[in-house]
Amino acid sequence: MPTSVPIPKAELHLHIEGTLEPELAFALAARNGVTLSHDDTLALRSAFAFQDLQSFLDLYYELMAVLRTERDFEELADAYLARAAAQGVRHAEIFFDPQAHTSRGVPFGTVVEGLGRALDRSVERYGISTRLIMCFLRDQPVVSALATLAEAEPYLGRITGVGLDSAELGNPPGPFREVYERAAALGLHRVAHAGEEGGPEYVTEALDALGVERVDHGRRVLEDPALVARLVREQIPLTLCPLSNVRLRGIDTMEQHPLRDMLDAGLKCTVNSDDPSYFGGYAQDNFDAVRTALGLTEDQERTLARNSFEAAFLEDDEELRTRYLKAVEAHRFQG
Ligand SMILES: Nc1ncnc2[nH]cnc12
Ligand SMILES: [Zn+2]
Repeated sequence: MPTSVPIPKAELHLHIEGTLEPELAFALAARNGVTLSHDDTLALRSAFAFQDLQSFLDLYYELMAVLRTERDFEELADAYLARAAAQGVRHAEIFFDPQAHTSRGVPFGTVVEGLGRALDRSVERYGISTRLIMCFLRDQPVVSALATLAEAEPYLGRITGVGLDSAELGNPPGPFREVYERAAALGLHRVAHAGEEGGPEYVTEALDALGVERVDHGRRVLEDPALVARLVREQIPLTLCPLSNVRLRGIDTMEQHPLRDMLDAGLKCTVNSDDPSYFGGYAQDNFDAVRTALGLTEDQERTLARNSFEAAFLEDDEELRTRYLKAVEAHRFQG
């Protein structure tokens, strides 16, 4: 928990299922009669030692079995919002993975209505405005993504955008072009995970084939100077997740994180927590980790916070964005 007042920030890369803390997982398992393969929270937490993205995803999908009812999703979102508020998050654009729930018999509506119950009270209760982004699983067939988008249509009032996540290597963005075209026609914003484990070519393909407005991760873009020039020219935001990158062994240590070089290159970087329960920290914990490891200046930290609100899908409430940006400029760093 940070000791000083955290800088106001937007969190733009956060999987709500990745906020499932072991204590809540066991409570929900007991309530829903689900047996987990770990004996207790301590054993579960000790399994949070990952080799790569896939080893994390295996546990992430397994633990979701405890989420069954609207109330479960509501409690999950409430728990995240309370933690995020304590870390200075003022606006959260929250990912969820509908196929990971509908494939095990939990209706799309249960997920969205349950999350929605918590999000509807979020401004009043936590001082956090929210948006919901539904992600397609890129390791599932494109027809499943198309069917999921069709299932979402009655709930589009609650959904701001679409994303693409799950196992990246061998699952490039290109085949999802039609899904994204349909999403765009429905008026949805478009983002995608790209360049998390894969190289810059995944980012280029997400821009070209999917028309994404933000890139989730893009950790390795510095390897491609032409791509960097394009991202800088078009000011396409990157939602980086530093603790995630270390925990999933994309990099060995935080000191090796390219964030500072990316900022120096003029890239519009933001810092986010991805799956905070699994990766050892929420939004401000990620800010603290990069500041300490990379020696970021206060100006750079303020730039990250400013970027997060500029990159947020807040075009329907520019007044709110302006208020958040003023709060960033007014923030005073302490000791
Ligand atoms: N970090 C991540 N990368 C890809 N898919 C995910 N789903 C949840 N977290 C993810
Ligand atoms: Zn992610």
